[in-house]
Amino acid sequence: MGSSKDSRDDEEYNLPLFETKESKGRLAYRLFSVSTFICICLILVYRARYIVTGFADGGEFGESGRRCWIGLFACEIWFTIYWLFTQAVRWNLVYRNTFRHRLSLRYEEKLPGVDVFVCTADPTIEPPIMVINTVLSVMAFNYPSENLSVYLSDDGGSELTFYALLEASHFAKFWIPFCKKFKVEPRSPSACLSNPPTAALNSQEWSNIKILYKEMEERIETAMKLGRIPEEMQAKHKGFSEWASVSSQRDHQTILQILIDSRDPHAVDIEGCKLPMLVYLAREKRPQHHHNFKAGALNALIRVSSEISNGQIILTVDCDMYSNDSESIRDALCFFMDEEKGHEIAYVQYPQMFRNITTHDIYSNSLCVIYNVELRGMDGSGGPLYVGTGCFHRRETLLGRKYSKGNPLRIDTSVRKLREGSVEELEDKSKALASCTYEENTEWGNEMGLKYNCAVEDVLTGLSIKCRGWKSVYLNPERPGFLGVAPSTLGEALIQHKRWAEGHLQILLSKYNTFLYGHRKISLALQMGYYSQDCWCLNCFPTIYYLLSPPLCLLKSIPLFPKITNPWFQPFIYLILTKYIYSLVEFLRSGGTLKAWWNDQRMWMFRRITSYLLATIDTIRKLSGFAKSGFVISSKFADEEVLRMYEQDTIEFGTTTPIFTTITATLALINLFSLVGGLKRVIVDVEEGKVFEKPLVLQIVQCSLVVLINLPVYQGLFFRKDKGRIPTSVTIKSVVLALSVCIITSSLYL
Ligand SMILES: O=c1ccn([C@@H]2O[C@H](COP(=O)(O)OP(=O)(O)O[C@H]3O[C@H](CO)[C@@H](O)[C@H](O)[C@H]3O)[C@@H](O)[C@H]2O)c(=O)[nH]1
Ligand SMILES: [Mn+2]
Repeated sequence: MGSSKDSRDDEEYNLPLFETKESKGRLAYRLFSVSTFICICLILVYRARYIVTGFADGGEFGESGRRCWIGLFACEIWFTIYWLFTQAVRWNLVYRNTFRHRLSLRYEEKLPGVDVFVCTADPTIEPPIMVINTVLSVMAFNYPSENLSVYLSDDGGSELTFYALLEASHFAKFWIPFCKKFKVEPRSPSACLSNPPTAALNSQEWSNIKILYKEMEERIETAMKLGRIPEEMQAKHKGFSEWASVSSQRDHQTILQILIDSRDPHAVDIEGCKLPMLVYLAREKRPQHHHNFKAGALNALIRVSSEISNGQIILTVDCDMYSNDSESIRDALCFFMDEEKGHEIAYVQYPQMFRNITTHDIYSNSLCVIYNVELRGMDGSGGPLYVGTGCFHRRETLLGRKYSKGNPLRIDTSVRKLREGSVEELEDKSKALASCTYEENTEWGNEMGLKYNCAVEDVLTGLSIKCRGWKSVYLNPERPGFLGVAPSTLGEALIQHKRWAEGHLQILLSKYNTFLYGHRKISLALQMGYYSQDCWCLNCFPTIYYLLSPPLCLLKSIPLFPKITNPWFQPFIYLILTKYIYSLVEFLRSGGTLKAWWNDQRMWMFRRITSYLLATIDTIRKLSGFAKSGFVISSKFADEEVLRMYEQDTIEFGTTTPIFTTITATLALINLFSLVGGLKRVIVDVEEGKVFEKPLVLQIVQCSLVVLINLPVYQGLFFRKDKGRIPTSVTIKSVVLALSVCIITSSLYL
């Protein structure tokens, strides 16, 4: 038996650490895609022809009709181009799989140092108890503690967060051995302990650790309520004295505290095993220095960690994203340490998944199609985006190193892992690296580290890494690797998208425009893939046009589409049917429900007409120097009423910025009024026996669909009584606006 095991091990020794599979049904998809393209071309031909002749099959459509046709033609040309980008991320999907046992067979004794960066920025909307749950989950990775270091960057510079981390450093002594002994998952205490204990667990130990956790939670909550740290606590750690000289969150010196020094022989858990390094950092902030938000925080961490642990692999997570699978580091290493392909991989990205998604995902937070289809597609053509969280990087590529075939980058575990010197020496030395002035006249934020001046610093950084010749890998295993918190109100969901869309538009308008910057550096398919997100904002105008022109033309009986008996009708109907059927199938296969798909369609419409429109306006204002960039941090905390509504999948309009609801409601009402007006005309026509004279069928169908998808909006406007309804002032404004638009257009040119 022994020998057969040995020979099996020998065989395993030569096998790769990961595999890549192509998706099934690729050919079928490509054929479908080509058929769609043919129909799109036919539609463009139809449009161009009739614009020239001025005749549609209902007769002449007149000068105002021609203008609408030209507008529609322009939109359709744009949608065609955009459609091509969306094909680039569907053409070549790949699936990745890792072989952890091979990794441990070959490298268990030679595992590299891994530094985990957790970012937080505000103790009120990112509660410290949540932050330390994330920290504890990554401290409990199934990975040798002497190779693991955890850094918390606190841009809130908060004593409360520091205190919570100090508590976590004590609790870790119980938590880590508990996790390892019973192999519990997930290793965020709050998530783990809220489940009932499994049979394998010793119930006594379970309740003991639960009591310990609850006590800690209570102490932290008390401090939160007080808004400061009780004196007797303060006496327990020298770190608190730093806050004596902190004047505000925006104005303070660097605070750096090594809470667990893993080199210290006394830094052990209750079983006597080593603990991972744990470091708190609040980088220096001064009002006259721009701090560059999360990118600035990560760059400070890169430098500070290089002084302390210098792990070759860096994992970045947002403070709400706890590790849901303690094997994730090992999975990521299967890529970096693969003998054949590992040397060209710069980062391994996990999907961003959330623990608070409701069954029908009312705000379409899960982005399941992006994560189950589009990123796999990008992986097939060079690598997924870096999305900021749940991503493993090589330190050196993050620092700006170029890929070179002749000088392959291998994980070298012989490099010294932990620096020498006393804690105080280390702290002092590293502090200087996190000062406001350190980056002056350096390449930091540009050629080194995370890039600045972009609202999606992560996406831009990932792009530039790939343009330096590297590949990236997308890993979406059965068990989610990380779980975060998604926005729980409409307003937050739309504002988050506004920030993302703004960032992508910035990329589009900068020298990093993927077609220029990526030319000859990354594949054309990947360039197009980036464009499918970079062009989000540009979709707002054609979408708004498409939501205005057909209904208003319906009101005026101007035909925009062919009638059913016309052969040109066929490409239209083929496209409409297959588009929706395909999108539904894709959504269901990505794990969504039918209702969630319907909600997803609504949210994309909302995003396009509000988030993207305002993002475009703001970007223009910033480019022309009228406004400054900001970073609206998404709240990870909601009050009970809001949570209740969220859990019932009811849209919360009440707290949404009025401009968002006004636009949404006005467009919804215009479609409603036009549908009513249009149907009235049809009825009159039927009575006069001439129903088929005007080919308005498709316009009526489109209007009805828009009305249907907006049902929750009408409800919020007129029927709801709760706090989440649309405020009366917005209702009045949008009714007046919508009515005026309808009345003006139908009285003009008649
Ligand atoms: O000045 C700042 C602002 C934010 N953050 C942190 O950045 C993270 C992301 O912020 P969040 O408000 O949660 O934004 P999201 O839209 O949820 O973040 C997504 O989009 C961002 C880019 O816009 C990426 O950086 C994130 O990783 C990605 O999860 C959080 O941990 C924050 O604490 C800072 O450290 N400093
Ligand atoms: Mn977030």
